[in-house]
Amino acid sequence: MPPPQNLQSAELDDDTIEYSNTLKYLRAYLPPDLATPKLAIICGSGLGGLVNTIEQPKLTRTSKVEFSYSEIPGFVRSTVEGHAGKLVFGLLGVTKVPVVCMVGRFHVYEGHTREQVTFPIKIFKLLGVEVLIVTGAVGSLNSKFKVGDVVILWDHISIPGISGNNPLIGPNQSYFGTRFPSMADAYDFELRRIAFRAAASLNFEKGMIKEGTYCWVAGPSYETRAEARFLNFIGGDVVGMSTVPEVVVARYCGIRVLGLSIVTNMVLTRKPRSADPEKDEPEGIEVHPSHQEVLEASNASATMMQSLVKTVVEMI
Ligand SMILES: O=P(O)(O)O[C@H]1O[C@H](CO)[C@@H](O)[C@H]1O
Ligand SMILES: Nc1nc2[nH]cnc2c(=O)[nH]1
Repeated sequence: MPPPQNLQSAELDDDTIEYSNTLKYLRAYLPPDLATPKLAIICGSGLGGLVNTIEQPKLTRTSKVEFSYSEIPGFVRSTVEGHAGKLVFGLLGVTKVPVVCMVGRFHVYEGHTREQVTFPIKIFKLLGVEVLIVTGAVGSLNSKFKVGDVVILWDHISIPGISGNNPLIGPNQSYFGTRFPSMADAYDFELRRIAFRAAASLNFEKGMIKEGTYCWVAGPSYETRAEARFLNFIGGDVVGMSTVPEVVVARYCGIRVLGLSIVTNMVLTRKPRSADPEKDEPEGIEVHPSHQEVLEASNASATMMQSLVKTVVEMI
């Protein structure tokens, strides 16, 4: 059954009470012009500054547009540095598009279930969201990419997904989507084209905009060199511990997706130096990723990412 286009909370039955509670909670506070956002943005590691581009309307005494995850029914806590943990509604760009922004996301490595990680996407669908822009920090497996590049995602490889941890495992919720959704067009062509046009209109250096395939790994440990070689060999350009579960559930719900990743570090794919004294190999340059390095690199690109997302939204 195709996903209903204008799903209302009234259509949800008893086993979806969790969604109804969340919707009721948010709608009790949201001013009418922000209660049905058309676009959702997820801010990845160090990219929370994206929320600063969102304009907030004048509020009455009883309304609000900013919610801490800890107060929203059904939302879990964000425990990772660089993920503030709040949901913000507002207007974006000169065309004043009503948007909802997740400032910080959930990851399975935090101990959250696949359902908890992707719960906000289903709430977005119920609020009326049609387009999701998902951002994140990634390590590059592709030697042609460099730190600071923006990767417009054109595909993904879900390592947990294909090995039994697809976020859609469980009884199908037919009011959201079909049992066997296609992922052949997970990353919308028109939105990718708009992202290229937006980058050109902002005069970004051409070489810093790349297209690539995101490999989702569960984390939280970073890759061994052999894992990195494997991921590159099977077609991955970048690797990260998020994005894909949200994209899979968004596509399941019929939401169009644009994925933008920022390269924060290069992943070492070279084999380790042999310890065999007879080989006497020279030591190469060692690189050890750290979350600190990831945050520093994404912070350095935050302003550029903000103008890119804002321009994309204005062009949609
Ligand atoms: O994907 P986001 O959440 O932006 O962050 C990336 O950076 C963290 C690792 O440093 C992991 O969470 C990884 O997924
Ligand atoms: N798995 C993984 N996630 C990242 N997020 C940012 N950099 C990296 C990386 O090198 N590996």
